[in-house]
Amino acid sequence: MQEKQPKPPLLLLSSQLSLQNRGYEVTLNSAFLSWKEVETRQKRTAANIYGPLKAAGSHYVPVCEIISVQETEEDCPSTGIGKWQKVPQSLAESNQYAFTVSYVERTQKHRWRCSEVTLHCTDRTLCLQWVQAIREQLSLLTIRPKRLLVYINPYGGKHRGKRIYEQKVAPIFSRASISTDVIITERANHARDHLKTEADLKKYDGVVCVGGDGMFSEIIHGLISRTQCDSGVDQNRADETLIPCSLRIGIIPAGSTDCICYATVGSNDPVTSALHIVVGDSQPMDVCSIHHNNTFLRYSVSLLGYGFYGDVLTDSERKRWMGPARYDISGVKTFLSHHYYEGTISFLPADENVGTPRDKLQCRSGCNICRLPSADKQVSKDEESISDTEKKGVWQVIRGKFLAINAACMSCACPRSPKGLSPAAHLANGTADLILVRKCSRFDFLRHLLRHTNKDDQFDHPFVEVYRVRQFRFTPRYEETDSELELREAEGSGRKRFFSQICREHPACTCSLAHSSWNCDGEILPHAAIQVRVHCQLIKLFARGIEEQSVFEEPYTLSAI
Ligand SMILES: CCCCCCCCCCCCC/C=C/[C@@H](O)[C@H](COP(=O)(O)O)NC(C)=O
Ligand SMILES: Nc1ncnc2c1ncn2[C@@H]1O[C@H](COP(=O)(O)OP(=O)(O)O)[C@@H](O)[C@H]1O
Ligand SMILES: [Ca+2]
Repeated sequence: MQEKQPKPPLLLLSSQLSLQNRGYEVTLNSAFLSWKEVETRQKRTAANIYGPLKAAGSHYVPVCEIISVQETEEDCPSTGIGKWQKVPQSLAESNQYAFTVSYVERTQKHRWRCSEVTLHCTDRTLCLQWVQAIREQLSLLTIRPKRLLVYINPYGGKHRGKRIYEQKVAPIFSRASISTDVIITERANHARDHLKTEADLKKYDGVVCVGGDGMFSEIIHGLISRTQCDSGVDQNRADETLIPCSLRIGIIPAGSTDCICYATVGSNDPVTSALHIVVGDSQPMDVCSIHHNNTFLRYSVSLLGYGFYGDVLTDSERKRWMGPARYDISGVKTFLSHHYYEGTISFLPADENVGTPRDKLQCRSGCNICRLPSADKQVSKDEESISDTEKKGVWQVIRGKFLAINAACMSCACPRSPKGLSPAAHLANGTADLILVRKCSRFDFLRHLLRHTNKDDQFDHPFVEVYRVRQFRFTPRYEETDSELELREAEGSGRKRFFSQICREHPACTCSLAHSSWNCDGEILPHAAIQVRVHCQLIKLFARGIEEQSVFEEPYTLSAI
């Protein structure tokens, strides 16, 4: 969400202050704080001696990226340290009053840092005037959270959640005057149950989870269920329009994959995430609901994968003690086992106005596709953004033998796969990308998998299909009704029917009737036959989507030459 700012920005305060014993023209308007070095006679002379004249640097910090301002206590005035530049006597002696502004600084790979500038004033009244003026501007940013409920999974990833929070995040929250209630979880589903039934949510402006995708999943289950319960919406009905959650969620990455954080922020760096929370970012996000015969099973925001990713997860759960490396070991093992699964997928394709999975354009901060007028409304977004043709329900049906069936509600970019499972998927367009990988050779499957880690197109294989969908259903062959099977087996030979019969009675068999499980954001689902529906913008994160490269190439710190 954008802050409303008057145009042109209103000049609020302008003074000559000093920074590292040099004079600066410091200006605050309703949009920016800026400081620009004032050229001194000495500098001009020195520059003439030592080389070409370099004009002074200008720095601009948008007010919405200022974290805090405080009066700086200094015992004695700072002294000049410049080698050739003599500090004017008056500046050095009289600038013992100072204030420090902390602000967001962009570094490489979408990372943010907390930077500081300390400006010295000639008298205390001026110093306090500056502190007050900046604080007043910050108080107008009502989108910023003041009270947060924090859940820490001490066992996520490399078991560093608690330390990451205490050392890197809590100091930033405290500097930004954000108060927190912190709960360190004692068991799986502790955070979910607390949010669902106990937490006094009115007290908070947001919920923060410190952990991985599994922990985030707990938080959304708690929040979504609570919101539906409070509004009398029955989650078990697959056709219900769900009520969006009002509290924003912040993710401090401390898990194994951290794909939800990586795909919404562009990095899995705890400090960056903390700063996105402090500035009060807001990124809406689609959520899939998963049902089995009108019974609600789970919600998913990242990967919903049957076959390969389901099997990787099932195997990796036994290796939790290994930490994040478990996915690599189980990945290799599952790849070598090369199981395929037979079943039927039916899906409701989305209109092309929400993009296609083969688009070159990716979902980025301020994405136009996610901002389509129909997706703007606060309620019933999923219903209203569906066009007439989609409403008519032209379902497509695909039968086959698959190595993997994946649904990605967003790109699923993560450090392991920087462009993700579906690079063109959108965070908030009300659709998921359904990726079908048909039975192929081990060599071909390996080529497909490896393309997730480089720039090549992982969908550009004859055995891979990808569709942008609003809903889909899957039925594994062994669960298809007798009439469906009989119809299909009538098409095949009697011999095939005989073996199918045997396999159905021996589910451990590794042929086409073997079972897999769904990997739902890193949790194993108990059912193979599921129906899935995307709910447009059901939740909001303290994030802004991945910023375009140009945004973090120093747009505001202009070192003028
Ligand atoms: C043989 C070479 C294989 C390279 C394959 C690279 C493909 C990587 C695609 C990764 C997509 C990850 C989607 C994220 C899923 C998470 O929700 C889930 C749970 O993450 P968590 O453990 O909670 O952090 N992680 C996994 C691996 O299932
Ligand atoms: N205190 C706890 N003890 C054990 N398990 C927990 C605890 N808190 C959360 N969990 C569970 O741990 C699982 C993994 O958490 P997550 O933070 O996603 O780490 P990872 O990314 O390493 O899988 C989640 O399913 C979550 O429900
Ligand atoms: Ca989406």
